[in-house]
Amino acid sequence: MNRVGFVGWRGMVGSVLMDRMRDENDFALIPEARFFSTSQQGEPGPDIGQGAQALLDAHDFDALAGMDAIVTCQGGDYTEQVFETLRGRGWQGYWIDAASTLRLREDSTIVLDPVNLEVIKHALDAGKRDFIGGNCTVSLMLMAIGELLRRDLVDWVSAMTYQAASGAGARNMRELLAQMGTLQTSVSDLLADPRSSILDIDRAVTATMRAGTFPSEQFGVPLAGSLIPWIDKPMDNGQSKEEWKAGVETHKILGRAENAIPIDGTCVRIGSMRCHSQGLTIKLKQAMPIDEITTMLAEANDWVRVISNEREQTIAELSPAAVTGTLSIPVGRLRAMAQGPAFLNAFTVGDQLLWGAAEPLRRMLRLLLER
Ligand SMILES: NC(=O)C1=CN([C@@H]2O[C@H](COP(=O)(O)OP(=O)(O)OC[C@H]3O[C@@H](n4cnc5c(N)ncnc54)[C@H](OP(=O)(O)O)[C@@H]3O)[C@@H](O)[C@H]2O)C=CC1
Ligand SMILES: N[C@@H](CC(=O)OP(=O)(O)O)C(=O)O
Repeated sequence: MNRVGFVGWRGMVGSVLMDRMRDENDFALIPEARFFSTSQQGEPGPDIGQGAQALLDAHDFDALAGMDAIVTCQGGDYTEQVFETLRGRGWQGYWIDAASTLRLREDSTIVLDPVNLEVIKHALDAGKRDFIGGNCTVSLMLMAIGELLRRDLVDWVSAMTYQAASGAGARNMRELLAQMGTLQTSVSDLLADPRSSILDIDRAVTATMRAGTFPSEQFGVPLAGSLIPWIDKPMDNGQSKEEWKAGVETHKILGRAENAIPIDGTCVRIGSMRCHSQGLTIKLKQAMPIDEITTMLAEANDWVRVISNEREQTIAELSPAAVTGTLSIPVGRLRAMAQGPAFLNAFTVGDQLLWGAAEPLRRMLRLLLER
């Protein structure tokens, strides 16, 4: 493979991808890297050791068609505008995409190689060329507990999520911080006085949160000091689209028949910056010793880490604060639940911009470059 084009490289997911590619020296394997933009064509692109070149127009089909592979983190609208036309012109290159648009098409493979390398290899051998990153919540769940599903040990999973602001975009992360700052500022005098009443502070915070002036243009409602139990569009059956993705994408990633393992729950936006967390109830086909589960999960891939079910280790290591900006996938709180010995409790945390978005794409490109 000679020429690789990058679209969406300066956005939030794209910047994380670029950083990871620099860290792993991936650009050394790309003879000609080309950078595209929908708004800054002609401006200098990033220097990745080949000298900064002018940015190409991300809607220039001739330029795009000259690529052996295109990696895009530009978003679903761009994919919709470009993909079909490009393929329609006979372009045979590899398309690697962070957006959800193409995920469920028959020709697409959802990439998460620590979990589904065999599915990816099979797709490559079959001549498939569209490799799409999975939904962040789904990918992070599978990095943590996918081995139990892969070994067919599971009847069903309930996933209750705690999803970061970053999943909604960069502007939402800024708004979360603006909301936090506004709340703090509204009671700073009271906080400075150790004799002030906590209920006065709470009343003032609540009034600020409910005021029409509270910054909530992006989320539509307060997130700081609150939560939002709905992510993405509604589906006809009462699920949110984020909840629906858990089932359909998991089965596609694992190469399993749809609905083989019912997976459902409630997806909730909370005030963390870029780590999604999930509380899982896993109904096993039969009870298994926790030691056996621990070993199985810990050996499943190089990034998952089982946190022993003890308070100190759990609060220190199983949190967004501990995980953010790392590739680590801690999973803990492993124990049989009161519902019965086959009901396994688990809690996991992962960075939704790394394993949730950029890293599976980076590794797919690397796989192609080393093929
Ligand atoms: N956010 C997430 O958690 C996840 C996102 N995704 C997918 O990735 C897509 C991109 O998401 P995300 O990275 O959050 O989008 P961003 O909004 O951060 O970036 C998208 C594009 O916006 C343009 N842009 C305009 N102004 C700026 C600016 N000031 N700084 C940087 N870029 C700017 C850039 O394109 P240009 O150079 O052409 O102007 C950039 O590539 C999503 O639409 C989704 O499909 C997938 C998984 C998770
Ligand atoms: N919907 C996810 C982020 C995302 O972009 O998901 P998807 O790639 O499936 O559209 C969230 O809000 O946390």
